[in-house]
Amino acid sequence: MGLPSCVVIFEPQPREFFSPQRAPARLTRLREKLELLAAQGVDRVLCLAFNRRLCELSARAFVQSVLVEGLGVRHLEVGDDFRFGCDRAGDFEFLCQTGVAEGFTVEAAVTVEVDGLRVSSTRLRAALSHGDLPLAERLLGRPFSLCGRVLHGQKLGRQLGTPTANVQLKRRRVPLTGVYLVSTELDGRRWPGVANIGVRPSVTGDGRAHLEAHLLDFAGDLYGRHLCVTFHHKLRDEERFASLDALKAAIDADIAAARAYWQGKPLTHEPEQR
Ligand SMILES: Cc1cc2nc3c(=O)[nH]c(=O)nc-3n(C[C@H](O)[C@H](O)[C@H](O)COP(=O)(O)O)c2cc1C
Ligand SMILES: Nc1ncnc2c1ncn2[C@@H]1O[C@H](COP(=O)(O)OP(=O)(O)O)[C@@H](O)[C@H]1O
Repeated sequence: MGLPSCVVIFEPQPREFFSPQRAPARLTRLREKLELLAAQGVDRVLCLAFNRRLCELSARAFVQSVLVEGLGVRHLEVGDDFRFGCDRAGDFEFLCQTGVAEGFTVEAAVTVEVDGLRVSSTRLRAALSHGDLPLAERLLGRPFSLCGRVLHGQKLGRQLGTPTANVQLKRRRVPLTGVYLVSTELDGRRWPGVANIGVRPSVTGDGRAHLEAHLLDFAGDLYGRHLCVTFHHKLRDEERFASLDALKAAIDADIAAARAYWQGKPLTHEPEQR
C-alpha cells in the first residue's frame, strides 16, 4: 500500500494496570521493545498510556479516536482473539465491520508455532522459569537477555575472589532465577561468563532480585556501563549457603563448568542492539 507501518502498544501493560501485584514479570523493557521493532523494519510505534481514561473508552470510541482519526488506518493486522475497549466489548468481528464502514481492511495476524504449539509470552515465561533456555531461544528467535547499567554492589564479589558486575534491574521482577552460563557484548567482543539472578539467599540484602555477572578472563572497570546479559544455559538453582566459603566453592565450581562448556565453542551471536 506504500504506507508507513505502525505498531500500537500499551504502557503499562493492561494487567499491570488492573492488578499490579499479580501481573507477570516483564520480558522486555520499553526501550528494548522499541529497538527490536525498529530492527524488524517497523516505521513507527504508537505507545498509548493505559490508564482509566483509555480503558473506559468504548470499543467504538477507541476505533474512532485512535485508529481512524489518530492514525488514519488503511489496513489493520490484529490477533483474532484480541479484545479491546470498555469491558472488552470490541473484538475481531467488530473491527472487520467497522473497517467496512470506515474504509480500512482487517486481517488476522498469522499464528507463529514452534513444535505445533502457539508462541506466546506465557509460553516463553514458562520456558524461562523451567530453565529451558534452548526452548526460550527458539520461541524468541534469539537467546533471552536482560540489559541494564552496572551499579555498585556490596563489594562482596572481590572478597569472594569473583568480581561480579551488578546489572541494574530497578524494581523489576524477573522471569527467571538461578545460576546461568551467559555472555555479554563489550566493545565489539562477546565475553562468556556466569551469572546469578535472584535474591541471593546467602547474602543479607534488600530482598529484591539482583543480576550479578562474572565475565571469564575479563579485568576492567564496568561501573556505569550498559550491559546486555544473554542467557544460554541454566547450571543450577540459587542456594542458601551456610558460609561465604561454601558460597565461594560453589561459584568456583560454576566457573569451572562455564569454562568446560565454552571450551571450543565459539561465541557466534551477532552483537545485540543497544
Ligand atoms: C556464578 C555465581 C553463582 C552464585 N550463586 C549464588 C547462590 O547460589 N546463592 C547466593 O546466595 N548467591 C549466589 N551468588 C551471588 C553472590 O552472592 C554475589 O555475587 C555476591 O554476593 C557478590 O555481590 P556484590 O556484587 O554485591 O559484591 C552467585 C554469584 C555468582 C557469580
Ligand atoms: N571479570 C569481571 N567480571 C565482572 N566484573 C568485573 C570483572 N573484573 C573486574 N570487574 C569489575 O568489578 C566490579 C564488581 O566487583 P564487586 O566486588 O563484585 O563489586 P560490587 O559489589 O560493586 O559489584 C564490576 O562492576 C566491574 O567494574
